[in-house]
Amino acid sequence: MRSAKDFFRPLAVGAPAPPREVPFRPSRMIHFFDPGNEKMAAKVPALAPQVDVLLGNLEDAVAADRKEAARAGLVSVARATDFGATQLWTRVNSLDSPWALDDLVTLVTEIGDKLDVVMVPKVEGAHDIHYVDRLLAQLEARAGLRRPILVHAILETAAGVAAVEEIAAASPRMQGISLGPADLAASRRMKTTRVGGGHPGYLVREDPPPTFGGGTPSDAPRVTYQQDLWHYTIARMVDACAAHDILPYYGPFGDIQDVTACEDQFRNAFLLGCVGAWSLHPVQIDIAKRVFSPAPEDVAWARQVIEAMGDGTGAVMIDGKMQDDATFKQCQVVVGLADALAERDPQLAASYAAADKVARR
Ligand SMILES: CC(=O)SCCNC(=O)CCNC(=O)[C@H](O)C(C)(C)COP(=O)(O)OP(=O)(O)OC[C@H]1O[C@@H](n2cnc3c(N)ncnc32)[C@H](O)[C@@H]1OP(=O)(O)O
Ligand SMILES: CC(=O)C(=O)O
Ligand SMILES: [Mg+2]
Repeated sequence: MRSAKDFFRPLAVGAPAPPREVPFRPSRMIHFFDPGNEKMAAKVPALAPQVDVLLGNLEDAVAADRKEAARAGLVSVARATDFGATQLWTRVNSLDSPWALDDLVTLVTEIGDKLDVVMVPKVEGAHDIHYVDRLLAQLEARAGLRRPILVHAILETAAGVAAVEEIAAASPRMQGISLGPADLAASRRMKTTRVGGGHPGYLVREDPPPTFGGGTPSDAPRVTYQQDLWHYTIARMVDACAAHDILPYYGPFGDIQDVTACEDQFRNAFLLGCVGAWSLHPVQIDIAKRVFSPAPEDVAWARQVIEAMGDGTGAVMIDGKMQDDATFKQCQVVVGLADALAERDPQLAASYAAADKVARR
């Protein structure tokens, strides 16, 4: 085991020093595209200013006979596009596949200076991150890169969920973790065939009406409430990420046409602590933007609490609600996120300013 002192030393001679902090860059949506699909790749320059992250996907959803074309397509798109402040990520093939090694070698060598984050699928434990960590350091050194490429893990195996804390802590390169509900469902032998979201069979039912004195049970209909299949895993992932100062994300929502359920799933994840989700289709971009940007009235309220709390200690009442050191910290989370997003998104900045003005009247 490496000593704690070695944690921030480069893993190869000549590689850039690992980051000491994960930079918080807005990443409300990680927009997936298939770089081997010419029609989709042609949309990248126009999409770049509309999204926080563009991700060239090489893994699942790219057919086996299109893997090389996707890899080559990503190299040309990355070279030809000015991404501005938008991040460029890739999802490489899984580490046990015939393509992962060439994905990493080619991408770091050819476009390592443009790549911000490598997403690693089907991570089962810290050992997978250690392998990628060392290989990236070797490739960065050889390519003469000055900035370390960060690593993002997908939580999509039962073993990965069991080891989520050690995965989050595995390397200073760890940027974040996304939930992968489709592979995770298969790995756990869950019986849903959906990509994320709820399931009508996963529910609780209200009690039957009481039969005082042992009368015949009523067959009146009883209300049912659909439950969230992903609550436990998202909450575990958020805790692991927060404990290690990296960022948690909801992953994909596969029912592209059901924009309402997509928004609900994204919002549940946002409220539980996630900073973003994947967009698989252009229609999901604005949903993620809306959901993962704190609402203007919530930001205005949070600013009011922070102002009223002064140095952040003690207790005050605002509109009948008690505020103290803990609510001060909750409000700092909301305002900190809003300020970071407003820097990137002038329209959002204007709506925050307008709501603040109204709240101060
Ligand atoms: C479980 C997991 O691993 S999830 C991650 C892996 N999956 C993915 O990455 C899927 C990415 N998305 C896609 O491949 C596609 O959106 C699909 C297959 C789901 C649907 O594609 P289509 O049937 O073409 O959708 P649709 O007809 O609505 O597309 C409308 C337009 O948007 C374009 N488009 C669709 N998805 C995207 C995208 N992700 N990025 C950019 N453009 C897109 C289409 O090319 C089409 O363009 P056009 O109007 O110029 O013809
Ligand atoms: C996100 C992903 O890869 C999955 O759900 O399997
Ligand atoms: Mg998967």
